[in-house]
Amino acid sequence: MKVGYLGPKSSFTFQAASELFAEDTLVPFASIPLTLEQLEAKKIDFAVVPIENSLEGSVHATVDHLFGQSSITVKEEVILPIRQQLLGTHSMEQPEKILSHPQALAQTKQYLKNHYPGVPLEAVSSTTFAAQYLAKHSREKVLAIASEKAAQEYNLKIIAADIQDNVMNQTRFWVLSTEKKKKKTTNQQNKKATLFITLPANLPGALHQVLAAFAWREIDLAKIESRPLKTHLGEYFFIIDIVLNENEALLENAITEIELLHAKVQWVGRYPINKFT
Ligand SMILES: O=C(O)C(=O)C[C@]1(C(=O)O)C=C[C@@H](O)C=C1
Repeated sequence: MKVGYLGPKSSFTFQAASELFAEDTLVPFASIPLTLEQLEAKKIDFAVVPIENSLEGSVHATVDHLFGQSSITVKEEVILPIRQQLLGTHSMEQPEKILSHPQALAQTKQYLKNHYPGVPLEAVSSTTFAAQYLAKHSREKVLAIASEKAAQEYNLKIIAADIQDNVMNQTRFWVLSTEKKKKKTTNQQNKKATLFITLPANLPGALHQVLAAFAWREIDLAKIESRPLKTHLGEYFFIIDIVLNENEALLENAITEIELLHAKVQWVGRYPINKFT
């Protein structure tokens, strides 16, 4: 079995993947689209990618790749606490730049503004790539923001620990596969489903009618968010997360009702939640 993930080794996505899969099955890829393309081409059995951070919101590369496709579904969700560390090969007064993944730079905005005002921030493909860069260019006056695991892996100093702007910083990751069968899960308590819904054009009250289909059946929504359809300005689809309990038959009826309103429903997955602290 092969499990692709947004690498390199020791990235936060690696840590999420290691919670569910043996380390010798894990294969790193350089970007989210590349990881998902490998899954679509059936070169790997599962893909693990980030989907949402509690400070920065949805990971658009993942959402946008999944929208409109029908071959991939979500099998599991992993929620991890995200603790960002400022790393260096040596301490320095004024670094020339600070490298990290855009999500990590955004999660530490306040800290960077207070401690390193005016230092250029450079976005790279993952937090671990930033750590790896430091290890390979130890003479440069550059710092990186990455995990404690990356610091250990590349033998870097933690110059400042836990610099994320909020102690509750968490990221949701999805385990995806091309396997269509609905997975029977033993964890019946803690399950969600995700739908992408595109409303019929120019129908006043369409969103209200879609939400009403869930509301009167007492189906609990965990999230609703809009993303641009990338057609015209002002056209969107909606990401809807649903808390599942004994309501699964009711959910199927709600989807039928929504489709009768001529809204398009994409079933992204039905999955258990694995939360780590
Ligand atoms: O750069 C990494 O280590 C990743 O796994 C990517 C990623 C992300 O894209 O959200 C994962 C978790 C954190 O929110 C920060 C970065």
